[in-house]
Amino acid sequence: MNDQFLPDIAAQATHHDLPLDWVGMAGIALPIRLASAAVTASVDIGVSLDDAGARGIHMSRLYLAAQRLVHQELDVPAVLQVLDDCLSTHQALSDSATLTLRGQVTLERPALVSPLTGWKAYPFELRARQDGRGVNMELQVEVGYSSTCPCSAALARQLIQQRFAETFALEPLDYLEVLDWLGSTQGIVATPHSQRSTATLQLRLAPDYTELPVLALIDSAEQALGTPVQTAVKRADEQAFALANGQNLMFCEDAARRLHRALRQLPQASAFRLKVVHAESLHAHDAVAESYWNWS
Ligand SMILES: Nc1nc2c(ncn2[C@@H]2O[C@H](COP(=O)(O)OP(=O)(O)OP(=O)(O)O)[C@@H](O)[C@H]2O)c(=O)[nH]1
Repeated sequence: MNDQFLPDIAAQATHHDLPLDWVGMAGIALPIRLASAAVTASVDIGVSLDDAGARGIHMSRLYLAAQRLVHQELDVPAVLQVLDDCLSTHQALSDSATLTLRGQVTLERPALVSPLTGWKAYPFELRARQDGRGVNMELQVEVGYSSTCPCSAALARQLIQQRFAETFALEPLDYLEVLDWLGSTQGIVATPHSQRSTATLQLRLAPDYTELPVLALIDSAEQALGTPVQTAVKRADEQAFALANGQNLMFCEDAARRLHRALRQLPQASAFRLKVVHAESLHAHDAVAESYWNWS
């Protein structure tokens, strides 16, 4: 049937006479590429409805604008084009457009010692907005890591020292006996607690960059943290991880400060906020720290 015979409710006027801040669609499934990897993103796309008397926006035009991204590498020009399409197809109706994509980018990561590699998923979110003041784009990535409590490590070391004093105080030290003792659970009587932890990093993108700095952000965060969670692990990798953790004790405050310094080095960031959550095994609640730079 010809479109002109179909009722077009959105084109009607409304007697409510009230503009709306955001109207659009949430949760559109879209196959895209990010950091050269295939990703199924969940997309929210919308515009403001500034014409107070218009009944509705044109959902199909927004949907078609988002389709531009299918199977394409997600970058700044592609996102700007979608926002432009949203506004140009809603002239006289809308002054602002927003696009949000969420998903997980899956990257191949090497083991610490063995020649194995494995895959690690990093949740991301890209939020973009265009209005009369210009464009604002924010990239958020989550990075998982291990944190070992420095206080717990010190308390464990003290217990080991005490046990050593109790065991060997009265006898001359015998090298082999001490070596054997060190390799036993009677010797190393206590271990510090570690936790799987998450850093959520939110960058406001500086102008003049076309690529989304997904890899740069993840790599600099993992380097700063020192003990990212692993993928494929043989015993040699696990031992290397134990050593790395033992040499990398951190409170959530330490992790937040390290990340703050690392993100300050990224030229693609004009502002950022970060949050670390240490899902403590000592207690049933989390230890959390946040840090902002230039954020408003
Ligand atoms: N505005 C609006 N549209 C909705 C809603 N729920 C479903 N739709 C439907 O979204 C479909 C697409 O809307 P439009 O983009 O205006 O479709 P169209 O009139 O064929 O397309 P154009 O000719 O480009 O305007 C319509 O069939 C609407 O009924 C809603 O809550 N608001």
